[in-house]
Amino acid sequence: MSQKMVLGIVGGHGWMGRSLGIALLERNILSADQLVVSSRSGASDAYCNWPDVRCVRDNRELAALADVIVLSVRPQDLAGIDIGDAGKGKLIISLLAMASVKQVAHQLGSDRVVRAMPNAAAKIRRAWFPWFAAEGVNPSERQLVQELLESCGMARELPAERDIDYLTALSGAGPAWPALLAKAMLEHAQTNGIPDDIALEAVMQTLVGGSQLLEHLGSDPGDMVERLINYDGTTAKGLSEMINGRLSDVVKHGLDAAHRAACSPRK
Ligand SMILES: NC(=O)C1=CN([C@@H]2O[C@H](COP(=O)(O)OP(=O)(O)OC[C@H]3O[C@@H](n4cnc5c(N)ncnc54)[C@H](OP(=O)(O)O)[C@@H]3O)[C@@H](O)[C@H]2O)C=CC1
Ligand SMILES: O=C(O)[C@@H]1CCC=N1
Repeated sequence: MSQKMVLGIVGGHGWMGRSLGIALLERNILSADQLVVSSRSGASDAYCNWPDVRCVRDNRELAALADVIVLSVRPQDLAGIDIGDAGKGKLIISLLAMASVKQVAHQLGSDRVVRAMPNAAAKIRRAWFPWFAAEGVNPSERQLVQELLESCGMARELPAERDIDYLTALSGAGPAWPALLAKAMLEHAQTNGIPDDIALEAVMQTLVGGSQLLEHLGSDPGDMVERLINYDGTTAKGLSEMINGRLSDVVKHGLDAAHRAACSPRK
């Protein structure tokens, strides 16, 4: 990474902003003096290990210091973002759900906009971080975006903006889906008299181990389902009941609702 490049994160103390900022620092992709973060309420202790990180309240000051600006406020706060003339024309990387390239470009005064979609696993650098770049973003800037976002896990450029809207539901919200499954499994184990600590350990190790096995196999998850149905043991009984109960439809309806929400305010 260029020693001269300064990154500004608007909302850099928040959940996603700090996950990205800290990943970039811990991975030595940026040095502390290359990072500026803003929030309305002032500095938090997020960057206390890096005293050279500049924390500001004024986004126009951030924009004047930064070469590249990450926007990491909640969607409802977009309308209040003012980066002034200093930010005009700069490369903007928006992490916002429900805000189109057009809306971000209009609010920030730059048509060099990338939309990227993290997820909560960015905190442990296991996010899957898809992104879409508007036409005005050149190849070297696209490479820079890929390098910055990879600090949080795996990043991938997408061919169409509508894919970001869809993936906001699938992967952006994604850590919530196994959390809901884990909650249901935990409640079931507790109802069956398993002590809380053992139930939690069992659920977590099963979901983590099962996911890692799928990743390791690299095959269609449906193959594993079919294999276990064909095995015709206890798993097959459970799978059949869940399939007949239309678990797949319930999941798809949930993803549809999240997708509609991700698209709804777009202009
Ligand atoms: N959390 C998640 O799992 C995911 C979030 N996203 C997207 O990431 C974005 C950020 O979400 P998240 O990190 O969860 O939100 P948070 O609420 O945790 O963080 C937002 C931050 O923005 C700051 N902020 C708000 N307005 C301003 C302003 N005008 N100037 C400077 N800072 C400001 C807030 O601080 P203060 O109030 O002090 O100003 C806060 O620290 C959202 O748009 C969301 O859609 C995408 C995928 C997953
Ligand atoms: O729930 C949300 O709106 C944010 C965006 C995607 C995931 N979390």
